[in-house]
Amino acid sequence: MSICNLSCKFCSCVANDYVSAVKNLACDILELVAEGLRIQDKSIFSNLISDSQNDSCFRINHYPPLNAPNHQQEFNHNWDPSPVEEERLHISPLPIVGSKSRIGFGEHTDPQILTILRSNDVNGLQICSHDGFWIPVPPDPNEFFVFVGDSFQALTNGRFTSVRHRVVAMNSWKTRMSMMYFAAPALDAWISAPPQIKNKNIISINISNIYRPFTWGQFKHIVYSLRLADSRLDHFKNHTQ
Ligand SMILES: O=C(O)CCC(=O)C(=O)O
Ligand SMILES: [Fe+2]
Repeated sequence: MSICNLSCKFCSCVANDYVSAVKNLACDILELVAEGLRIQDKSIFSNLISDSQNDSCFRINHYPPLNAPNHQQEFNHNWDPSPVEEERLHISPLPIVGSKSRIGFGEHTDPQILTILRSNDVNGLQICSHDGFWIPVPPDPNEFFVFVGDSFQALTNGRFTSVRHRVVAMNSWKTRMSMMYFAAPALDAWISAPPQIKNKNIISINISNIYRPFTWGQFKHIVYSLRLADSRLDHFKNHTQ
């Protein structure tokens, strides 16, 4: 049965069930990380997203195929945002990468704590390696892909680093669909690495925090005032080191 034939109520139940399942998954991952970092309160990170005021969100992305002749119009329409839309998303016109592919979602890091992504079997997702190479992520509809977000980089004092990624439309006749759960804290929640991470000097940089404390609301404000590809966390770097 196509999803369009299902009643809206049923769709929203399915979406709510999915979101609550991936939220639990995100909490489990965050608790395992806290344990791994030997933080006594293993809920220290997961509490941020289980808070009733959490600002997490769920998005479904649809990337029309690049080559299907009947879809060329649709592609141009959907993938080339109007100047107004460009302004809103802080993106520049979509660049062409090579002769047979095109950027579908520009490079960026996710600002939240964690992203849980699931896609269909159509490729396009790429992550950026430390040395600046774009590495394709093979799609697998049976797997979850977990991205560390900027907020988690700050919460772990740089132990975990957010991953720069993008979506490139390949020479494909198939539509890529993906769905993301972005786990975020409440707007007034403070994002600051717990003392255990600072004092144990796990990272080689002295005792200090790499980032000054900020609220998720303050970070979100910066995120929306900059361009998609900018390194938004740099605005909160401590300059005292
Ligand atoms: O659609 C995808 O596969 C990734 C999209 C993405 O990175 C995002 O929505 O933040
Ligand atoms: Fe993303």
